[in-house]
Amino acid sequence: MNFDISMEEVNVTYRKSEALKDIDLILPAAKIYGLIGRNGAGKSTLLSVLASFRRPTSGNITIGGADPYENEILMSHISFSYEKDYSEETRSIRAMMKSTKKFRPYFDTTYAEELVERFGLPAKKPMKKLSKGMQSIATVIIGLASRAPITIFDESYSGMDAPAREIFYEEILKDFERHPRTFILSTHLVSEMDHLFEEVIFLHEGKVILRDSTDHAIERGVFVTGRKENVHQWMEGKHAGEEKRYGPTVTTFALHTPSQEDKKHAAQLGLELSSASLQDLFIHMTKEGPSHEQ
Ligand SMILES: Nc1ncnc2c1ncn2[C@@H]1O[C@H](COP(=O)(O)OP(=O)(O)OP(=O)(O)O)[C@@H](O)[C@H]1O
Repeated sequence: MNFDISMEEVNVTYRKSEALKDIDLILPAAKIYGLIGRNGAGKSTLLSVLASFRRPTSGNITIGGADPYENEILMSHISFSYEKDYSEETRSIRAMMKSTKKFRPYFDTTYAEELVERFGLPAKKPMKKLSKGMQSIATVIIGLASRAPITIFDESYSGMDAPAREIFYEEILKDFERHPRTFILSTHLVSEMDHLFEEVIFLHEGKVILRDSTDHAIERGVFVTGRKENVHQWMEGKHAGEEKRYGPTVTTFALHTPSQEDKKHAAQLGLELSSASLQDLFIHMTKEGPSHEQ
């Protein structure tokens, strides 16, 4: 089976609000994708249409060329983990593992038990009696051990503490190596997760404003430091971010990939160019309206 994902002109409208606007995305299988956006950007909406939890208002979604909506075989190959309400859940994680195994063809109980041990999760306690963070851990254990060819995590890990999130990131990378599959992780914890992503998608106000490999994406921005007038001269015609002053020196973010010519010019003006991180790029591209679309 082929698990390449294709979205064509996908729109989702809730009453009057447009949550997704003309989304065109092709996501080849077996990569780790980061879906990055601010609160309300549309991440959960995009993931829920991908996981066939809802139909788009218009547009097409196909997985391996087939419509996933109400497609039982395809659905059993897509795992969607999100922050669930377990306040009524009397089963333990062990009981949940047993029932998940029935509809997840690749569910690996041995791996799930290993994860329970590694995260230190009480395996016999009813889910409703676990702390919020522990409930999040249970959700990600089921998501990881399902080994679904398309595995989606919608910020299901945001309630976990930092050491637990670190284990989760390590497990994603380790298990991806053993069993390559498509992972899509939504987040705004960019700096802590950027090392996981092979490809990134920035979603802003319902639109995709960037889709690139992580390595290429970070080349789209640069910090320039030097004397104010020289920085301003170099920045002419480039999209500038916030300027920070340190005495006579300023540092400005430029949403710009410096060419050889730009680098030469910077050297002539005594300016220092330094790399930006994915988080810098995210902050600068999503600060204002979606005017930097590319
Ligand atoms: N069920 C709903 N009914 C009406 N509007 C909704 C509904 N779900 C989401 N929205 C709206 O759609 C937009 C996108 O919301 P969505 O939850 O997809 O964003 P998000 O990027 O996942 O946000 P967050 O990071 O805060 O969880 C928001 O403006 C939100 O208010």
